[in-house]
Amino acid sequence: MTGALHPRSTEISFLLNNGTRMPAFGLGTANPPEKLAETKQAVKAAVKAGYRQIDTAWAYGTEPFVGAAIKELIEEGVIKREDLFITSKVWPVMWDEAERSLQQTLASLGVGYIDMWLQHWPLCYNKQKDEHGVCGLARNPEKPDGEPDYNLDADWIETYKQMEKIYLDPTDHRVKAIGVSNFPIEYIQRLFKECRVRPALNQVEAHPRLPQLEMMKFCHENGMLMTAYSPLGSHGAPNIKLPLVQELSKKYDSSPNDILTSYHIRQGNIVIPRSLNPTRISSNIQFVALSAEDISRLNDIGVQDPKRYVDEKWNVIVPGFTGAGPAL
Ligand SMILES: NC(=O)C1=CN([C@@H]2O[C@H](COP(=O)(O)OP(=O)(O)OC[C@H]3O[C@@H](n4cnc5c(N)ncnc54)[C@H](OP(=O)(O)O)[C@@H]3O)[C@@H](O)[C@H]2O)C=CC1
Ligand SMILES: O=C1O[C@H](CO)[C@@H](O)[C@@H]1O
Repeated sequence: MTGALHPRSTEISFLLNNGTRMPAFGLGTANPPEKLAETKQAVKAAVKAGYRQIDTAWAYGTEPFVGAAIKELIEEGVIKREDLFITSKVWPVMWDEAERSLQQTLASLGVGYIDMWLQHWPLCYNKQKDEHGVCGLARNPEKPDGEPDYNLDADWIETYKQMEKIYLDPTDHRVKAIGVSNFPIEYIQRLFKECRVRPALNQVEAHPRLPQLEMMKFCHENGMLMTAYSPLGSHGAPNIKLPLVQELSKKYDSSPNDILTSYHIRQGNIVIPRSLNPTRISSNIQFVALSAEDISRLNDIGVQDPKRYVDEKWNVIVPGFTGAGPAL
């Protein structure tokens, strides 16, 4: 069976726990620092190809370029603001300033609201000035000895509480849904006990080398979605070289990229591949109806031989991360 019999990945959406819908497939924008400005053409190519979800973050430095693309797309009559689903995130240096983070995000994007707002990581950093950082602050502050400059007196739950206060304010329409990212299960369980709003989703690294089966089950059993980041294995897209992915792309007459994104959608997860290449952006949107057996074979890769690609020295404070060094 080929994907041609099915809707495109860009046409599929899932229901959130607040009753709204989220496109299952979106464009990631955590682009390399030297290529931030290229984000604008990537977003324009994506939206023209049918993408309706854009994933960005306060910390990426890409929000102004996402915003510039949206402005032109609206001016050109390609879309209206309400046709798009925009996700942004609060970075741990802004752990106690969710309101300021939101204001900066909305100003950079040039929009009046975002559709999904995530707590990027469950950790708190101290603020250090850095003119080359994000909005004048070091993104990953370090102490003189080179260790991460965490604020160990702070509680990461403060960020979520500030976010839910904004979300719950009936006079405030700037955030349509809230959620989390890089949260272990036990941290989400703490949110269930101590907060009023159940996160709409948890955005985590997921792909055949890291299938996140336990997290997926937990999210789906608790009325949450899971978003898969780094579906291709991040920089250099190592997952496209996995022999089974190559085999399945031939079997389904598709591309390895489409196998790796359909793998998530088929399991009920959101997926947000990144590319700056307009040809890849517009061609890799075919949904492949992978069989249950092939999904299971893909999951087995990571069950047997797990690999986390986004595992940096500063995230070791979060259970499950090893701080193994920079992402590939
Ligand atoms: N919440 C969080 O903490 C995190 C969230 N994310 C989000 O998830 C998104 C996706 O994850 P990300 O880590 O960026 O990586 P992906 O797994 O999406 O891989 C992106 C890389 O794959 C390359 N690529 C794509 N297709 C091919 C191909 N056919 N052949 C060779 N290279 C290819 C791209 O290069 P090219 O541009 O040349 O196509 C790019 O360098 C991010 O952009 C971000 O929005 C990511 C990490 C952490
Ligand atoms: O969202 C994110 O992207 C980078 C890696 O690409 C990571 O540091 C952060 O969580």
